[in-house]
Amino acid sequence: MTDSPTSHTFQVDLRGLVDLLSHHLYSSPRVYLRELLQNAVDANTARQRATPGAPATITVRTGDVLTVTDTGIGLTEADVHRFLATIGRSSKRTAGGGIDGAGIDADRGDFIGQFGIGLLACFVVADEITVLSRSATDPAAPAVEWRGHADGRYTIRTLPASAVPEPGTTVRLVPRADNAEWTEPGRVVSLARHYGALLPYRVTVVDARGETHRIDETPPWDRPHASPLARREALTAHCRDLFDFTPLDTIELDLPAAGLRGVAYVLPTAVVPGRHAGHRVHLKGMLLTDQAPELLPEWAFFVRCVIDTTSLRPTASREALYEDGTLSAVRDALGERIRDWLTGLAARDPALLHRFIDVHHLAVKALARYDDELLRIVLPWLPFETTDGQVTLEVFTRTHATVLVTRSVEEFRQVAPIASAVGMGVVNGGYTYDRDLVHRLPEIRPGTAVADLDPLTVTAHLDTVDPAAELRAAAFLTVARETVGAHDCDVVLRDFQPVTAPVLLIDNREARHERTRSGLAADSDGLWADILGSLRQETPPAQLVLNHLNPLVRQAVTITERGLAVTTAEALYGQALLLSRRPLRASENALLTRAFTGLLTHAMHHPGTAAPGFEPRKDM
Ligand SMILES: Nc1ncnc2c1ncn2[C@@H]1O[C@H](COP(=O)(O)OP(=O)(O)OP(=O)(O)O)[C@@H](O)[C@H]1O
Repeated sequence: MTDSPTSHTFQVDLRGLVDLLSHHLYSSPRVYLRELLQNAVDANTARQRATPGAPATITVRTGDVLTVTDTGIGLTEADVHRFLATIGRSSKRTAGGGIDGAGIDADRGDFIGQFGIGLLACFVVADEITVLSRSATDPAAPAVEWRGHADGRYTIRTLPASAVPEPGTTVRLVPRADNAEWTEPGRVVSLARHYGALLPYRVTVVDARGETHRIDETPPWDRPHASPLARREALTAHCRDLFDFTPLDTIELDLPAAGLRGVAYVLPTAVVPGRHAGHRVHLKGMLLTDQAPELLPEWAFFVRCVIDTTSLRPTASREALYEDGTLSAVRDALGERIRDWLTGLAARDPALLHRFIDVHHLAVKALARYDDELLRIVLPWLPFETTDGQVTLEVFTRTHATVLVTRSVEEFRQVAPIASAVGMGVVNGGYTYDRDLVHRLPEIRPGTAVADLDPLTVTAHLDTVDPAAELRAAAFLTVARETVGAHDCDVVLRDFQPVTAPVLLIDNREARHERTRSGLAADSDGLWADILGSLRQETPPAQLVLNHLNPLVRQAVTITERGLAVTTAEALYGQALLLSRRPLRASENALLTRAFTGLLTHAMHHPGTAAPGFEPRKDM
């Protein structure tokens, strides 16, 4: 026979819980003041609902003890047992999360609190909390005093109603020495401003000398202004105060369905994409966080927002936004609003759009990739690096029927001088977003042709040299092909502009990958070599193009001495590698050293020659 199970109740070690909150949930002890203000606001809200027009103030007094007094709904003795003495129980929701008939009788939507743990934050700065309260719902009920200790003990006593002349609640803390900095009067004023500046009730902090500091202020977007210009100036000044920058423009945000008001300030300087500005989010007036990147879509990194909303939910730490469907809908709607501002700017204030794009073209390019409408509007202003310099596609397509675009910055660097000399129009597609955007150009401007630039097509634009000159250079070219061929690179002789460019390395990413693969395969054995071998691709080798118009090359191709021809071919290849500005492989570094040493040695053995060994043959 087995004993019937006995029922027990979990015990909670309050010290452990406070430790958990202070070290793992909240980012700083300072949140104690936010929790006290929040409870006072909720209590005032509840009383306003019951008795519109009743007093609704919050007073914080600093000194050896800290008190927060509200004129809110108050608590009866039963409420105290039910809500204050039970961790995790809140009068602002029922067990099911809905409306609680007792205590504060209202739906959660009006209140900031919901979790029933906020008061515990006070134990981070004090060992004892006293709550003295008189209920507004039952004026005849005695006043009640609850005294809670950080070790979990609490006492309750009732006092005659006259001991607390008006309904409302005063919470009293005796600051603990180790965290006294957070309750010091100056700090309390700044914390109250930080969290409570937009609260909907009058909030004052009275310091030990009796001086009063008014905390609440009307949100800047709710203040009346004489004219739109005055409003804009006031918002600009607000941005300077709050974020310490003068915005390029201000975008007012208003989403009635989400109970959201606020402003997005356009940053006056470029930001690194991905480094998101922290937005300031107030929930029913109370500051939730000043670091909420998740409020806006990623592309909107050129604005910084401050908003107040009734609809978003906080996480339990109350320091971040809870990611849910509402947040994602709000994010989309705010993104839409910012996009509208940008598309409207072209018609409203082209000069400002110009300034904006100067600073934020990267952000606009990111956005325009997904937005035809925007791309069509901003395209005339978007700058690209091209063979005609830094110009817009609009200007570029006036002179180039076909827009060629490179895959990388380094490809552009290699071909740009030659391409522009032969009249080809090339856009550097190596920067983030640029290649994608250039390829979308025909959708927006039908009739424009866009193609990726294959470096090998550049050679087609280079003039072949006179057959007699080719013949005279044949001996040198044979040696050069053997030497440079060891690096999977062919050598050709062409005439091209500019004359000052002796060499051009025609190379592309696929060819380079193939060289890396074959290099690895040659150094490996067994399975790995088989795998690399099976990846072999038929890619054209790189090409070293020697410019026969260049005086140095003209002399070089006449070299007959084999040793010097090898060194010269390596030196020319080395120079082409350096001009391509791509990272060099170990074998290429070795080649450069060898060529340099070879030329130096030759120069020392032939002192007095301007260009070592480059004595033109008599028959040239
Ligand atoms: N100033 C006050 N006036 C009236 N009731 C209060 C006051 N402060 C606290 N209470 C009561 O104590 C309960 C617990 O407060 P606590 O701050 O721990 O949690 P909460 O505000 O309900 O939720 P959250 O953890 O989200 O802040 C409240 O739900 C409320 O009933």
